[in-house]
Amino acid sequence: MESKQEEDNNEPLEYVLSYVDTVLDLRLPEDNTKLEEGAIISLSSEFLVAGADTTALALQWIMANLVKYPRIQAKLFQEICGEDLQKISYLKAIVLEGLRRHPPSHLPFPRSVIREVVLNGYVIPKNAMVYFMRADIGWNPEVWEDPMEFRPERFLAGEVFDITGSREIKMMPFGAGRRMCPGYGLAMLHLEYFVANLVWKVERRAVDGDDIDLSEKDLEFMSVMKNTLQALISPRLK
Ligand code: HEM
Repeated sequence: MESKQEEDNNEPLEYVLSYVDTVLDLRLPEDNTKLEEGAIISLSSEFLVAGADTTALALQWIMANLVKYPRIQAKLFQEICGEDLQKISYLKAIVLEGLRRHPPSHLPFPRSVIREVVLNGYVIPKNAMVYFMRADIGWNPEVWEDPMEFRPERFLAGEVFDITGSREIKMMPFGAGRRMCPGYGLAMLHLEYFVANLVWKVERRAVDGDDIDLSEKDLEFMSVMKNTLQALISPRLK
């Protein structure tokens, strides 16, 4: 587990600081010692687990909605043709709507209260455990019109949506605050890249008679489709 800066033939490589390198260099603030191997392995595997299934599931839910709603898929295809990916606002809207409607990591993680507070008339005592219902926050009918509908257009009106919730929390697929997902920028980039390329290269249609079931499997750690997406694919001709 040592950082590798030169190839075997001693040709210098362009140095890229990897996550593992940062963990190897980390010093504990209490006594300035390095992390033990077990802690390094745990942090590294957490990084892989947290980043792989989440993004793959988000992609699957988004593609399922694009197959279910061919109008949205066609509109996205029109926008992708000849446009710079960074500029396509409908693509970003589709990814955000996918994360709002189907947040892959839907189970709440506990937080402990560091001082007594009163919230909506309820006393929350110090050291109590509180859970934020991450998915339900994005489905609040007082905030979102017809929240269970997949409607990317809702993200097109108004300002650029702040997914970090630093000003106002309307949904929190990546959590919020100081323990918010550190990979959210990478995840958004991956999702936009994959959704755009999958729609650009291939058209997907529902198998005859299948209206695409968007229900979830019960009691899963992540939000998993009850019936895996199946679609007919045809390459788009140039
Ligand atoms: C669509 C994709 C993703 C979703 C929906 C997602 C969601 C989340 C959520 C909800 C949390 C918990 C935040 C909290 O405790 O409040 C989290 C934590 C975390 N995520 Fe992600 N994540 C995604 C992708 C990624 C990627 C790509 C990486 C890394 C490459 C990553 C690394 C992590 C790590 C290391 C944590 C733990 C942070 C901590 O405990 O301080 N995630 N993620």
